[in-house]
Amino acid sequence: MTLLLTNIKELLQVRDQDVLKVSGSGMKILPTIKNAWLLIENDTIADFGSMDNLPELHPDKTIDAAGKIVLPTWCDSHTHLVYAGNREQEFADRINGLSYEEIARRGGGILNSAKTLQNTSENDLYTQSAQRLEEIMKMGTGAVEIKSGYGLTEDAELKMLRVIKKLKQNYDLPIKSTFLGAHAIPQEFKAEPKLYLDLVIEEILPEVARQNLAEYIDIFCEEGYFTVQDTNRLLKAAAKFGLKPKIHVNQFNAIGGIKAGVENNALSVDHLEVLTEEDIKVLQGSETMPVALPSCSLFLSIPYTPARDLLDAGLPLALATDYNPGSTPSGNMNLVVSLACIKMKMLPEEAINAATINAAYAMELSKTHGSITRGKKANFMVTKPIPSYTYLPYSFGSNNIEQVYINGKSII
Ligand SMILES: N=CN[C@@H](CCC(=O)O)C(=O)O
Ligand SMILES: [Zn+2]
Repeated sequence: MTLLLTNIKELLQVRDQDVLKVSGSGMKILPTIKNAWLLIENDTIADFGSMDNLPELHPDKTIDAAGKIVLPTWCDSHTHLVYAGNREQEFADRINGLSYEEIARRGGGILNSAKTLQNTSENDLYTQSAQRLEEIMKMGTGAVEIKSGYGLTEDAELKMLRVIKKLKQNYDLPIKSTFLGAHAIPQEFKAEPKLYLDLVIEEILPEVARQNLAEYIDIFCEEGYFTVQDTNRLLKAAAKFGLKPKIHVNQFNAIGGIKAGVENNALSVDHLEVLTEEDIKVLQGSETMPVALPSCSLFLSIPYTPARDLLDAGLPLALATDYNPGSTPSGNMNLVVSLACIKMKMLPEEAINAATINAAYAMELSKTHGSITRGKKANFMVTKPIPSYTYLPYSFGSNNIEQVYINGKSII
C-alpha cells in the first residue's frame, strides 16, 4: 500500500537518520519543507520533497493536504495512564486550600489511587486504560511510555504491568513499560519504609524481570517518598536485570536525585521543577535526557521546569504529559507544547523538537520515530488548515489535529 500526500503547506521535522536528539541552541532549528509531498510505503516513510520536484509516482492513494501542516506524531515519554478511577475529590480539596503534599500525608494521593486499583479487576483496569490510550492517540500521540506504581503490592504491580503488556499487544503504536513499584510508601510500611523498598527490590523487581514486564525502572526520589540512597540501591539492583532508569526527581525539592540518576546511566530524569546549578552541571556531559512536565505544573500550581536555564547551558529537553489521576489528569500533548511556549518561554521550534525527536530519545525510539526521516515508521499527523506551525502552540486549547497516522494507517 502506498500513500502520497501532496501540496503540504509545510512538512515539519525533516531530519537525517543520524539525528537522535537536539540540544541547546540546536533546539531552535526545526527543519521543514514548504509546499511538500510525502510518500508512505506500508508502515514506513519512503520519501519526501518539494512539490517543485515531485517525481512521477503511482500511489494506491493520494491525499491533497493543501493548507495543512504535516508533522511527526507526538512522543509522550512519561505517563501513568494505567490507573483506576479518578481523584476529583482531591481536586476540590486543593481548591479549598489543602496542598498536594498535605493530601498525600493524610493518606490521599498515590495511596488513594493504589487502594482503588487494588480493588479493580484486571479487565476493568484494561478497559479504563485503553480508553485513555485511544483518547491520546486521537490527539496526536504516536508513541508512549506507561508506568506501574499505583499497585504498591506484588499482585497489583504485576496486574498493572500485564495491562500495559496487553495494550502493547492490541495497539499499533510503540509502548514502553516502566516498573515504578517505588512510587510511594504504603501505609502499612510507614513505620519502617526500608522494608517496603526491600520488598520492591528483593521480591517484586525479580518477578517483573522474570516475566519480562518492563523495560525501565523508576522511583519517586523526593522528601517523604524515597531518598537518594534508596534511589541508588534500587537503580543498581534493576541494572542487574537490564532495566534502565527513567526517574521522578526534583518535583518539590532538589535532594540529589539528578546526580544519582546520571551516575546510574538514567535514560531520562523527569519533572525538574526545582533545579540547582549543581544539577545542571551534572547533566552537562551526560547522555541523560531532562524531561519537563508542564501540565503537572499547571494543575498543581507549582513552578515550571526552568527550560531556558537548561537550554542556555547547552542541554537538550524533552516534554511529556505525566498523564495520571493526581497531578495531571490530562494526556494532551498539544496542551503541553502550548504550555512550554507560554509558561516556560520555549520557542515553538524548541517545543516541537522537545515533543518529537527528544521525547523519542527519552524512550530509546529516536532511530525509528520522532521525525520525518526516510526509513522511519510512518507515524505522522495532518493538521486542519492553519496559518503556520506557530499557530499550534498559539491556539492553546483548540484541536488543530485532523488526521493521525500510525504505521501508515489512519486512526481518525
Ligand atoms: N510525583 C509522582 N508521581 C506522579 C503523581 C502521582 C499522583 O499524584 O498520583 C507525578 O509524576 O506527578
Ligand atoms: Zn509521573
